[in-house]
Amino acid sequence: MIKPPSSATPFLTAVQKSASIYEPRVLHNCFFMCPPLEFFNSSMIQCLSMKNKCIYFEYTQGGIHLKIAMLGWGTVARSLMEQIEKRHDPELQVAAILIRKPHPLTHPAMTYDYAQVLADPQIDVVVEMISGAEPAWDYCRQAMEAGKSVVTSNKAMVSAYYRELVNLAKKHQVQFRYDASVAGGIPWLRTITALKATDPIVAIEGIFNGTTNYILDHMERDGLSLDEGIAQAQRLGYAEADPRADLEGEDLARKLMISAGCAFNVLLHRDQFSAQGLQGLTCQDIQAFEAKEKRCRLLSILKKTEAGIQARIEPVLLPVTAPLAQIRDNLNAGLLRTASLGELTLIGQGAGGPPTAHAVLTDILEIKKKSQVSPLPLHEVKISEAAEDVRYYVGTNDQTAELFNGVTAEIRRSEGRVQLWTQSGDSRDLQALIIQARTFDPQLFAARIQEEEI
Ligand SMILES: NC(=O)C1=CN([C@@H]2O[C@H](COP(=O)(O)OP(=O)(O)OC[C@H]3O[C@@H](n4cnc5c(N)ncnc54)[C@H](OP(=O)(O)O)[C@@H]3O)[C@@H](O)[C@H]2O)C=CC1
Ligand SMILES: N[C@@H](CC=O)C(=O)O
Repeated sequence: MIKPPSSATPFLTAVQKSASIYEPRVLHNCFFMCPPLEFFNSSMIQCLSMKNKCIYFEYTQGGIHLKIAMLGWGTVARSLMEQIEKRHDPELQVAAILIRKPHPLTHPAMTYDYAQVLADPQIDVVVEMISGAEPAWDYCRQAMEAGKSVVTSNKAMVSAYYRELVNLAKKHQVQFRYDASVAGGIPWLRTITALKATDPIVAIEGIFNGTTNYILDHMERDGLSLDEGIAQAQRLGYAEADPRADLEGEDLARKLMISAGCAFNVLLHRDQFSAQGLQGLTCQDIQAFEAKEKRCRLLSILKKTEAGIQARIEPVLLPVTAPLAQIRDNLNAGLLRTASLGELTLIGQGAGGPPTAHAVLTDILEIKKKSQVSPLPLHEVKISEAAEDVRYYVGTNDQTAELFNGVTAEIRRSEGRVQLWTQSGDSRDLQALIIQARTFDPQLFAARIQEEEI
């Protein structure tokens, strides 16, 4: 004979508490005879036991507050999955993981079929973590058209389709969140958005590529070559699928365009500013910097001026004591200058699976909390043509060095490499000369010399 529980009140309280969280459907209700969990063959089962009574709950869809689909199964996506699993949050479910062939379907949620993801009305958010602007843009567009919010870490896609993404989100009344697309785990765009609500941003400056910072730091500290540095950054999950994007400054260009949109509400086009990277940098160049008590960092600069926006990306030689010269490994350092707050610097891991997944998860949880984002109007922008007085370091071959004869202040030779330090001159003229010289020597490396500490 089945007996009722000896004390019904606490048991019912526990059931109600559980129900308020999970809205469970009672799957099996029994006294004394408790089937093993494997009996139900599902991970979405919870057993609530009280004295001699057991109830098995199956979490119904109504109880899961957010169902997501992940696109991609690379460094960031796998870290995201680990972080979601560690949370044991029954309200957040990964309902689909889109992968491409020939990867085998190794997780029950994996699929090759994006149409199935789009057609599932239970999926609220598409979390896009694949490489390259295409087909990511198509996937995100279709997701928003199907009424799903989009979270992405893909800066190639955001920078290429920024305005379209913002407009689509507005049109379909869904959320578009992309905090992970700049500065990895640092809450960079989130901070810009919060600050600018009360205090206009006037300048952004700093280190925003973990791969190249890791390479520079380890060329200095361990004497690695550029190629060895790239290989290590790839192994650590910092580099892009095509690491030339990191090395040649394109990844930084994408991040600058996104930061400009977020900070200044402007649509910065790629042909409006120059981006130089680390191509051609050698161990002899690093030794020449050390001899002058300088360290090289790849800096992004974005400033609002009366003459328009100043935007550039280039290697800069900083005094060894400068704060940005202390930034090691894959760290990023983003400096924000606002009208009344002055300067604020955020330093943290700018690349790698765990920090980037952390930023993606934060965006997902914001959507789950139902916090809203205001649509971002993006206006066309005028670029400042103003010149500055600057000096450059140039590492090149003998023949190409001759092009700099009229502007060279100091010249040395090391193992077949000419190392020259220019006189101070008009930035536009020196930059044009460097671009011309690079057509003769693709292995030429140039860096602006920063006289004061930043
Ligand atoms: N790693 C990092 O530190 C950071 C990365 N990001 C960005 O996040 C995104 C993911 O980066 P990460 O995980 O490192 O990159 P990975 O190269 O490790 O992974 C990319 C994933 O995208 C998949 N993919 C690529 N093209 C397609 C396609 N056409 N259809 C379906 N899947 C595709 C790849 O599949 P396959 O294995 O078959 O090639 C792979 O699973 C990128 O956009 C990157 O720029 C942003 C901030 C930091
Ligand atoms: N390849 C990028 C990854 C993060 O954005 C970097 O190294 O910064």
